[in-house]
Amino acid sequence: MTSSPSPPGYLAPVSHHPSGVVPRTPPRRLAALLRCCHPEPALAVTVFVTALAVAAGHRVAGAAAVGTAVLAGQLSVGWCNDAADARRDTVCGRTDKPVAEGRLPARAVAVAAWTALVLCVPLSLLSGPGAAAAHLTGVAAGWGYNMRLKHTPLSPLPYAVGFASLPVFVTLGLPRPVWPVWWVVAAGALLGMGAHLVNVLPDIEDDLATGVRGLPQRLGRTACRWLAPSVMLAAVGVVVAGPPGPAGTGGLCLAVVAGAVAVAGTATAAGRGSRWPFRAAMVVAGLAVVRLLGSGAELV
Ligand SMILES: CC(C)=CCC/C(C)=C/CC/C(C)=C/COP(=O)(O)OP(=O)(O)O
Repeated sequence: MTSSPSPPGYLAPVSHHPSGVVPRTPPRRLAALLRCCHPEPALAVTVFVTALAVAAGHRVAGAAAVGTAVLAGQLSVGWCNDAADARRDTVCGRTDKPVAEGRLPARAVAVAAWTALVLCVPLSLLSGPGAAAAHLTGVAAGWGYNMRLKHTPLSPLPYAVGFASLPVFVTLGLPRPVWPVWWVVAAGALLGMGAHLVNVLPDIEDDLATGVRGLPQRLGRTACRWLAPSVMLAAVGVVVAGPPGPAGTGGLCLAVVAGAVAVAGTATAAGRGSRWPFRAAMVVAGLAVVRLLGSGAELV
């Protein structure tokens, strides 16, 4: 077992699994590759941001450009993460990581990450240079997390930057580019930090054993179980209270439901290996986006 936070395992040319077993059939390798991209959050982020783009006033082509750029960015960050973590995931015997199971060489995942990153640049530029700069800053933050910052107390920072960049990408990409209102950006940053806390929860012991010491690992499981729903709730509070005028019954109901889901996700099902905190966080993020969709015209 190694306690070194680096170097990234993506440089290795073959599978890290002791057996070195790599399936030869292309469909199986493709399925394994897709599992490496963190498909659940990648899909959720893409759907949420595309919906936000429609609510903010993008036409079909504009929303499609936003959606494909976000998908490319999320794929690149997700694959980069599994490539960089290959050695540690193998040491921990992670059964949810195809590279650690010997189903795919780390190098293939690294190539996919770089390919998606390269594609992300022109796809982001379809929304204009300012919007592209915002989105690529967020994607760079994700790579920064994977390569270095996840080992430091600053680990929530790239999540905050990455998720805050998304509404900026959407509104700077409008036919008449404009900055989003502050509370949408703040909500994005809070949702990102909440996502970080719930994503780390299931593997906190494995992370500590392999020398990964980001902020959640330093705080410990118990603190994260309470901090995660608090941060997610703060995000919902911002989207409910942010728009001018009273929140209304709908807003208050949404806040109550989101609060119940966020607390249930970590308070009752946060055992080792549980994915429920993360799924609960995605439901909370979805509710926040639903609220944002209702205030589409007020995003700018
Ligand atoms: C534009 C935008 C939204 C950018 C994203 C910002 C960002 C920091 C993303 C991190 C994504 C990721 C794959 C985390 C896995 O973390 P992990 O290695 O701690 O978890 P794991 O063990 O489950 O792979």
